[in-house]
Amino acid sequence: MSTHIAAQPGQIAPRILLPGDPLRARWIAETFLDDAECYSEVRGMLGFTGTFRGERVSVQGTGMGQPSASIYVNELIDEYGVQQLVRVGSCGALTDRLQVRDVVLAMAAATDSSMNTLRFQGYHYPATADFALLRAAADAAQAHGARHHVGTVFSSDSFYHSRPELTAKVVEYGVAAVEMETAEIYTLAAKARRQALTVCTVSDHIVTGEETSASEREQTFGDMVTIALEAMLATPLPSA
Ligand SMILES: O=P(O)(O)O[C@H]1O[C@H](CO)[C@@H](O)[C@H]1O
Ligand SMILES: O=c1cc[nH]c(=O)[nH]1
Repeated sequence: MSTHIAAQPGQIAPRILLPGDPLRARWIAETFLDDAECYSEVRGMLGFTGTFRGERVSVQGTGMGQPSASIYVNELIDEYGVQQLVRVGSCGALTDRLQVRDVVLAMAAATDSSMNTLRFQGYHYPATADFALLRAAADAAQAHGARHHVGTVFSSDSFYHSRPELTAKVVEYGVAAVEMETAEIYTLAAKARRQALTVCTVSDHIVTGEETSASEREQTFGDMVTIALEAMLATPLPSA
């Protein structure tokens, strides 16, 4: 096992979904995977492996924010050899081009996080999705007729912003939605030459104030999960 994940070597599949919420991990395993087995309950951050259309797939909760997600992604890459990482999260819409329950495919992630500030010492790193996964997800979203947008998200260290004018500044430059993990996941995957993508569902609208409930956030984001799973299976693994 690694420090924060109780799996034995080989128990985690090369393809993995990464919801922030561990209860969403359980819901995904129970709803979308066949023969799913829980491999870790450390700190309640549940992880499962099963199959989707005959291919092994895992799903691991990452917690909220880049420091927490970073712990899981580091261990999944370094100690379990995962190759394809697809975050399935909720996000807040920052523009009236998006509606609640729309799917957002994150082509890139801006961030206010000190994780990349410290890592790059003042250089501004472009955290970007894997193109093959992104294209496959756009194809899957189109095939399912899901309202979706390909664009840039803002991976913020804050859910409650003390300086909303700074978020308004990134919106001026086209950022469509806010969430809290993607920049770190894309950066770690790029360094390790792995494939990463974020597929988010708009859970609330910062402009209109519309929201979904906590149980909807946990359980009703099925389009996002189907799109993520189909994109993974349609994309050859980097090591293949
Ligand atoms: O729904 P998840 O995947 O947790 O993602 C979003 O929700 C949390 C905040 O409520 C943050 O983790 C944010 O990124
Ligand atoms: O507004 C929101 C919604 C989901 N996740 C966030 O980080 N912000």
